[in-house]
Order: sequence, then C-alpha cells, then structure tokens
Amino acid sequence: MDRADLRLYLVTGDVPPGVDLVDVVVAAAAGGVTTVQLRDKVGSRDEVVRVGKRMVERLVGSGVTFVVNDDLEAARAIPGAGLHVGPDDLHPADARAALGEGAVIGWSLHDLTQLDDTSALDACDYLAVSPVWPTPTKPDTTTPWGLDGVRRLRDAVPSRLPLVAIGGITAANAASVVEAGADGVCVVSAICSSADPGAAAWTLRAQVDAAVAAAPGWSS
Ligand SMILES: Cc1ncc(COP(=O)(O)OP(=O)(O)O)c(N)n1
Ligand SMILES: Cc1nc(C(=O)O)sc1CCOP(=O)(O)O
Ligand SMILES: [Mg+2]
Repeated sequence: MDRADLRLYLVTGDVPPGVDLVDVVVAAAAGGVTTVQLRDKVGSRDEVVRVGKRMVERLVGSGVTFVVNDDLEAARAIPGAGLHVGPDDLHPADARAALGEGAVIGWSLHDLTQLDDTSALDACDYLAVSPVWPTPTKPDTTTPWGLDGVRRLRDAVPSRLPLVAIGGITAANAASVVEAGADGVCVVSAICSSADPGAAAWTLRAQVDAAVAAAPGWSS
C-alpha cells in the first residue's frame, strides 16, 4: 500500500450518545482520514459485520482503506476489508494466507523482538508503534515507546514498510510523531470524541501533511 494511505488513520471507538458511528466515519473521511479500522472489542461478530458493511458502502469512492481489528472472519465477510492484528492475535502470515495478496494487513509492534519474525514482516503492509504514549482509551497497552521509540523503530523497521503510531495522539502532538519517523498517525478519541469529527480530522490531517512535507526522506 502507499504510505500516503496511512497519513491519518481512524480507529473506531466510543462516540457521543445519540451519534451514529458510521456518520462519524463518513465525516472523518470527508475531513481527510485515509484509513479506517473498525475496532469493537465487545460486540458480536454479526454486529461488527453489519456495521462494517454499512461503513464500506458509505465509503465507496472515497479512496479510504478499510480494515477490521482482530477478527479474520469478520474481515472475510466485509467486501474489501483488510485486517489489523497484534502479537497476541492471529499471525500476519496466517492472515495473509486467508485474505490473499490484495488485502491490507497491519501488525502492532509491542516489542523490538517482533522484528526478528521475518515471515510476519513479509506478510504485512504496515506496522504500528503500539503505543507511542499511554492513553485512557486503551488502558491495557504494553510499555509506551515514546518519541525515542518511534525513532528507534523507524531505524530498525525495513524501509519498505510504512510505520504508523497510535496512543495519545492529538492535533497538538501529531507533527512530533511524524518528525520522529512515522508515516502517519492513528487516533481514536481525537476524532470519535469530537463534536465535529470532520473538522477534527481536517485539523489533524493538516498537521500531519505539514510535518511530512517538512521531513522528506521517509514519507512521500
Ligand atoms: C493501528 C493499530 N495499532 C495498534 C492496535 C492495537 O492492536 P492490539 O495490540 O492487537 O490491541 P487491540 O486493538 O486488539 O486491543 C490497533 N488496534 N490498531
Ligand atoms: C486501539 C489502540 N491501540 C493502542 C496500542 O497501543 O496498541 S492505543 C489504542 C487507543 C488509542 O486511542 P487514543 O487515540 O484515544 O489515544
Ligand atoms: Mg488485537
């Protein structure tokens, strides 16, 4: 996949009462989100598939990449969906075998030793720094990498693999993450908790684009 497809990556989370998550995703895409991950740690597979299909239908023609978190069978049931997995989930090589060459597959990096797993790296389209900072949105993360960790990973990850970062990212710190070596930023609350998800996405995207333009060499 193109690095530019990972500039602004929305992972779905809680939205304000009375708000439809699908409307939030569509507004965020209009505001500049380039990839959407449907992450639902409590709903049934049927519910994930139902919501995912609605998202994909509403995103037709937008150019936005769509992936599902964790659940291979849900991803298989949603046309065009890719899959994001972590080190405790399905192995990326198994995800690739099941979804085929055309699917987008991402893998969370919790630990430097994961980079020794060449079959996983070969199966992935992108890697995620997980997390860059602690975040109340996911209290059970592994030790945060910080900006130094983003720099270390950018140096250690094969240059062909885009690197995104997640955890505690806002419009105020997104540029620093790109300056440290990420090709893009992933957010949950900075968009899902906003009263205006489209404007929140637009502001974040402007920060990321400006940082990418000022730091050529790893992103384009
Ligand atoms: C883009 C992105 N990065 C990291 C994660 C976290 O994945 P994982 O460690 O498997 O944790 P859960 O999200 O499954 O709780 C992610 N989902 N997306
Ligand atoms: C879904 C997720 N995964 C993480 C990881 O570190 O792997 S952090 C996270 C939540 C990120 O939420 P927010 O943008 O609100 O900080
Ligand atoms: Mg997971």
